[in-house]
Amino acid sequence: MAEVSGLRNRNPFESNCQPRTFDKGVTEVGDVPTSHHKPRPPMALPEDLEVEEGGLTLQSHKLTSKSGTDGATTPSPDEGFQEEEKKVAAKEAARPIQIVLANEEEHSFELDEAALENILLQDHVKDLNVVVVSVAGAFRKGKSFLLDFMLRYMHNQGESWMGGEDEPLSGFSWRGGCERETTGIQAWSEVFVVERSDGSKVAVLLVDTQGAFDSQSTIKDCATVFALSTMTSSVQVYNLTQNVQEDDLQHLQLFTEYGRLAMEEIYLKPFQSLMFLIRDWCYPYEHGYGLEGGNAFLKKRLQVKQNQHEELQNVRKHIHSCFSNIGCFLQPHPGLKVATNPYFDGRLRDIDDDFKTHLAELVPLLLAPDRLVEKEIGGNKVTCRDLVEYFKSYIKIYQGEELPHPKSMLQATAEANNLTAVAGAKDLYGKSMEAVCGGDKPYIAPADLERCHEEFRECSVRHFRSVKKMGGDEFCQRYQSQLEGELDEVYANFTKHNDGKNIFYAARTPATLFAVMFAAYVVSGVTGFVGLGTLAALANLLMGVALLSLCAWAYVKYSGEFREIGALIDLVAENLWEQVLKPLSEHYMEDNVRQTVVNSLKASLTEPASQHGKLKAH
Ligand SMILES: Nc1nc2c(ncn2[C@@H]2O[C@H](COP(=O)(O)OP(=O)(O)OP(=O)(O)O)[C@@H](O)[C@H]2O)c(=O)[nH]1
Ligand SMILES: [Mg+2]
Repeated sequence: MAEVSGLRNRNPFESNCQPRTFDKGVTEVGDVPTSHHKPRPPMALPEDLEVEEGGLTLQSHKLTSKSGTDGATTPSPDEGFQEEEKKVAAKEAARPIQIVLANEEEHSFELDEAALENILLQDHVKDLNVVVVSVAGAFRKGKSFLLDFMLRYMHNQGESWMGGEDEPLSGFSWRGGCERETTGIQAWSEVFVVERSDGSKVAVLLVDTQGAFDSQSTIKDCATVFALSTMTSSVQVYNLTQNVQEDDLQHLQLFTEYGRLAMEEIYLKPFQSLMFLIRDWCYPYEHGYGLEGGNAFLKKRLQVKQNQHEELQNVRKHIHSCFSNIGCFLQPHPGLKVATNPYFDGRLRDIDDDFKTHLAELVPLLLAPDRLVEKEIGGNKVTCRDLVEYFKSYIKIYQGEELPHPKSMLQATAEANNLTAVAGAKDLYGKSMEAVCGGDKPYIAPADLERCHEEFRECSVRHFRSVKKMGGDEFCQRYQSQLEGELDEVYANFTKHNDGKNIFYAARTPATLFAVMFAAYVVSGVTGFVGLGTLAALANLLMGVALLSLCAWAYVKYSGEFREIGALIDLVAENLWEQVLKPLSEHYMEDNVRQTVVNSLKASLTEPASQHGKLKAH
C-alpha cells in the first residue's frame, strides 16, 4: 500500500493547483462550442478540413500558406494571421473523432489511421510530448459527461471555467437512458497545447472509450478497449460508481493483464497513472469527498494483508505492479435531475452544488498545466507523432490471433473444471494401463492389450462424467470427446511400447536386411553367371548397402547414438517388410495352406476307396 500513500508526495494528482497558462493560440479563443445535449453521432473531420503535410488546412477558406514542418522561416504577419485563422477554424470544427471503430458483428476493432493522423500530425502539435487523458469503465456511468467538463476546462480560463449556469453541456456525445452511447474509442479532434510553468509545451489529447459490460460486447471486446486506452494514455480514469467492488478490481486485473501481454517488452510498471473515480459516493461520513478521502479509502481497499486469501492478494499486487501512480477521487452524486430527468441537458443550474464543488477540484487535478503527466513508454517520452505509430502497432496485436481470448468468469471456470477432470481421467487410464503393460511388464498379446484398453477407456470416461463440472452437458461433451481422442493416442503409444518388447518384432529390421542381402547375393551370382555384369554389379552394390545399414543399425542399437539414422533404417526396413516380404510370405503361406488343404481333401477322397478295397480284400 506504500504506493497509494506514496502518491501523496509524488503524485501530481495531489500537489496544489497551479494557475493555468494555455498556449496563446488556443486560449485566446475561449468560446465553448455551441451547446446542445442531443446525442450527436461521432463524425469524421469535415470534408473541407484536410491534413496536408500534417497541417490542418480549411479548404473553404482557400488557405494556401502552410506552416512548414521545420518552421525554419519566420512567418510574416499575414502568415501568422492565417495560422491563427486556421487554429480558430480547427477549434470551431472540433468534435469527437472515432479513432477506433468497433465491428459489432465480428467483435473486432479497427483503427482509423487517417483520422488519428489528422488529429495528431497537425503541424503545431506533432513534435510535442503528448499527454493522453482517457476515461474508461462500465457503460452508462457518466464518462462522456465528465470529459465534456474537461473540455470546458481546456477551453476556458480562470475561476469560472465551468461556464454559465444555463449553458447546455456539449462535446463528446452523452445522454441519459439505459442503452450504450459511445462505441470504440473517440478522441477530441482538437489537441490542446499547454505551456507549463517551466516554459515547456505539451499537447493534451482527451480520449473517450466504449463503456464495458454492455449487452453487445464480449469480455474480449471490453478488455481490448480498456487495454488499448490504458496502453496509449498517460492518465487512465477508471470510472466507477458508489464503491470499489472486488469484481471491479478483478476486471481491472484482467484488462491490464491483457494490455501487458500485448506490449512487446514488459517494463517494470507498464502503465502510468490510474485514477479511480468513484461517482455517487454515498459515504462521506466515512471517507470525505475528494482526493484525500479517496486515497485513504483506496489505501484500505488495495491493502495486501498477511491473512488474506491468495486470490485477493494477487489482484492487489497485480494492480500495484501495473501502474506507477494510483489515486482515487470520491465524487458526490450530481442530484436527481442529472440522474433521472430525461430533459436534463447538462446545464449547471440542474446539478447539485456538492457535485460542482468537487468537479472543480477534480478536473484541475488531472489537467492543470503542472499536473499534466506526459505519456511515456519504456521510460521514453512520447510525441504525438510517436503515438500514432504506437496506436498502429498495438491495434495490430489485438487484431491478430496470438493473444489468448479473455473469457467470462463462468466460461474460464468451466474450462478449468473440465480440463482438470480430463487430466484426472487420463491419469486413471494411464495408471491402469501401466499396471498391465508398463515398462517393467512383459510382452502382452495385442488382442489382450486391446481388451484392457477398451475396459480402462470406459472406466476413465465414466470417471470423467462422474466429476462435478460447470458449463452444462454440451460444453462437457466437448471435453469428453477430447478425452476419448487423447486416450486413443495414449493407447497407440502403449501399443508401440508393447510391440517393442516382442523379440521377433525387434528382429524385424535385421531379418529384412539379411533377406535383402541374401536376395542381392543370389541375383548377383545368377546375373554374373549368365554374363549380365552391370546387373551383377548393381546387386553387389545393394548387398553392400544392406550390409552397411545392418552394421549402422547394430551400432545405433548398441550405443544409443545417431538415433535418427537408426529410425530411418527401421522405417525403410519396415516398409520393405510391409510392402514386399510380408505379402510374399503370406502368398507363400497361402499357397502352402492351399496345397495342404488340397492334399488333405485328396487324401480324404482316396481314403474311403482304399478302405473300401481293403474291406473287399478282407
Ligand atoms: N448518477 C450519476 N449520473 C451521472 C453522473 N454523471 C453523469 N450522469 C448521467 O449518466 C448518464 C450517462 O452519461 P454518459 O456520459 O453518456 O455515460 P457514459 O458512461 O459515457 O455511457 P456510454 O457511452 O454508454 O458508456 C447521463 O444521463 C448523465 O446525466 C454521475 O456522476 N452520477
Ligand atoms: Mg460515453
